[in-house]
Amino acid sequence: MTDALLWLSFGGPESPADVRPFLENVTRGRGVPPERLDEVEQHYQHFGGVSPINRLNREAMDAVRAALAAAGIDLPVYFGNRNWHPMVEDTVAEMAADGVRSALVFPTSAYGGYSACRQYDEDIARARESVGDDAPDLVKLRHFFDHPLFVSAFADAVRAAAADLPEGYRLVFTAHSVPDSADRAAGPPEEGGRRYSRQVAEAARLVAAEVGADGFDVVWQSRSGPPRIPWLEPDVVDHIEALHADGVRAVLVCPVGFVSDHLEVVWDLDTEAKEKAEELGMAFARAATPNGDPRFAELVVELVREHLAGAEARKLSDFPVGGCTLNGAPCAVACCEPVRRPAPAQAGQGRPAS
Ligand SMILES: CC1=C(CCC(=O)O)c2cc3nc(cc4[nH]c(cc5[nH]c(cc1n2)c(C)c5CCC(=O)O)c(CCC(=O)O)c4C)C(CCC(=O)O)=C3C
Ligand SMILES: [Fe+2]
Repeated sequence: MTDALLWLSFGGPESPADVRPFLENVTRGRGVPPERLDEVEQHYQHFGGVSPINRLNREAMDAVRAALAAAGIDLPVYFGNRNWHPMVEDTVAEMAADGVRSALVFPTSAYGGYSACRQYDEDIARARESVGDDAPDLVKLRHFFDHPLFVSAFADAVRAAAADLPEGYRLVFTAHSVPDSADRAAGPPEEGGRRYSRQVAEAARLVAAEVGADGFDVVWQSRSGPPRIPWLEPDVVDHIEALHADGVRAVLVCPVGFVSDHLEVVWDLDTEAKEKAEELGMAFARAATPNGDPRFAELVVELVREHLAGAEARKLSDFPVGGCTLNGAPCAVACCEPVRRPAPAQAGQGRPAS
């Protein structure tokens, strides 16, 4: 019996006064230098202290409610976040009070890895523990980076963005960088198929194949943490410089690592990467994220149906199906063990503005 769907996301500030406490929630115990937090705070304050992420999630949830109703699936949809209100602990308490005994959980990340998957498992476990004996069973839905609806929404977005560019543009996929050590720890040790960086590269390959691109690159963005810790590289802004040096004059950036135009997209890509391209005299376009595409709601309904009907997973890659677990259990034994966090950096070691 499934009584509800829980939409589980990252969360973001909705007023200037929310920004610092939000950032402190995100980075607690993670060794992110205070200089980096000051810099990121400015990105949020640049947009009036409001991240678009909660609004975009609410819009997507409304589309999912309509799509569920159209499919004849009667499930209320609840909204909970890891880092900002509505907090998942409060939402799960509300679900318990409403009599929900068992719910599916849609995490707003398509991928495996610690930050994109296991940390959402931790959120589920923490929320259930805070609610206690009445907490509903929570079944997290699977990774969907290789779902045909996810891939085709991005492929159409790339085609639309290409209309603004001259011939010969370079197609560049981006996703949030993570520490190399976290990426290596993703997935059971005996198989690399749940590794975040490999899944991102596979999603990029599938989108590029669908648009018939000649070539493409996979790069990373929004690096955090102390500079002495290695993270996935190259950074998108450095990569645009390297492309320019190679004679490329137009770039199409596709944020395949994200599902909505939240702050890391509107700041790191639409502001920083775009400014770098303009400074170099390169044409720049950014593909839309799938949040606003009707296929995104359909995708969620399909994942729900897969579960309710025990239907086979529709997927384009031959990577193993991952991410679907009960009550915050990890995907598999030793999958995405949280890596030991480095001690906080010394003052003055913060990385310069990126
Ligand atoms: C893999 C990944 C995703 C994709 C999967 C998913 O979508 O879940 C993602 C999404 C997001 N990341 C976001 C925001 C932030 N991420 C930070 C910091 C970090 N992200 C990391 C990874 C990821 N992050 C990591 C390894 C850190 C270092 C700290 C740590 O080890 O945990 C920080 C701290 C400041 C800084 O940037 O240093 C902020 C503010 C927002 C919301 C934006 C908005 O408000 O609109 C979203 C959707
Ligand atoms: Fe992040």
